[in-house]
Amino acid sequence: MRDVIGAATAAQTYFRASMDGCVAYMNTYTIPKLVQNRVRTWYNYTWASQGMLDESELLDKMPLVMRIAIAVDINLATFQKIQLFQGCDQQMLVDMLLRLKSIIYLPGDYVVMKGDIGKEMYIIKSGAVQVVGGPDNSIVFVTLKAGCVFGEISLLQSAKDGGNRRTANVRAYGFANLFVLEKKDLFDILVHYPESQKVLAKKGRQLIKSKAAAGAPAKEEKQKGLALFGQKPPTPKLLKAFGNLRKAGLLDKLKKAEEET
Ligand SMILES: Nc1ncnc2c1ncn2[C@@H]1O[C@@H]2COP(=O)(O)O[C@H]2[C@H]1O
Repeated sequence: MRDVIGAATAAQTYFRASMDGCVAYMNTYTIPKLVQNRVRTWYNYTWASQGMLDESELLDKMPLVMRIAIAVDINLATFQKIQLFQGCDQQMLVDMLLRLKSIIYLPGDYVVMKGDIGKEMYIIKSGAVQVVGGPDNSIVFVTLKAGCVFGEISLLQSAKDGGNRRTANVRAYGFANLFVLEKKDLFDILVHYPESQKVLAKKGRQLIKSKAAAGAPAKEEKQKGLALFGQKPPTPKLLKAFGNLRKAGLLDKLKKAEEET
C-alpha cells in the first residue's frame, strides 16, 4: 500500500516539477499570459486524461516485443476499422502503430491549415475535429470523431502542382487526442509492403473523391495527381524514337540498305 502511495506521490511531484519548469521558462521569455494559460491547460488536461505527459518516454525504454504487445493490444483494433487501411497487410499496421505519436490539442486549436505542406496524417484517438472554411472559418464541412483519419490527402498526392498542400483547415472541436503519423515514417514502412502500397493508393483516390464531393475543397486536378509512390518516369525521347523506328519497320529497311552498300 505504502508503495502505491509512494509511486503516486512521485508521479505528482514529477508533474509539478515539469509544469513549474515550463512556467519559469515562459516567464523568463515573457510569453503572453494568454499563451501561458493555454500551456497550463494543456499540462493539466494531458496529465488528467492520461496520467503522463509523454507516453513515448515510457514506451521507448521497453524492449520491442513489449512495445508491440502493448501497441497491438491498445490500438490494432481501432486501426483495423479505419477505411483507409482496410485490405492492408496486418504486419504493416503493426509497424505503423509503433511509429505513432500521441498528441493533445486544445479546443479551437488549428491542427492543419489550408495551403500548408502536409507532413503528417492524424487518427483521432478521442474527441473530435472539424473541417472548416469560408469567411472566418465559419462553415463547418464535417465533424470527425474517434477512429477517423484526416490530413491524408496532402500526404497521398505528389508534390507536383502543389498536390502536397493541405486542402482545408482542421480545428479541434473540444479537446482532441490524436495519433500522429509522419509522412516519412509512412513511406519508410510502405517500401516493405508493395501490395499495401497499391491498396492504399487506390483507397486514397476513392477517399479524395468522396471527401471532395462531401464539400471540402479538394481540387479536381489534384485528384488526378495522386502519386503516393511516384509516377512512371517518361520514356526518354531517344528511346521513343527508337521504338517508333522499330514499329514502322524502318530499322530493318535501314539495315538492309546498309548491307547492300
Ligand atoms: N469533405 C471532407 N470530409 C472529411 N475530411 C475532409 C474533407 N475535406 C477535407 N478533409 C480533411 O481535411 C484535411 C486537410 O488536410 P489534407 O488536405 O492533408 O487532408 C484533408 C482531409 O483529411
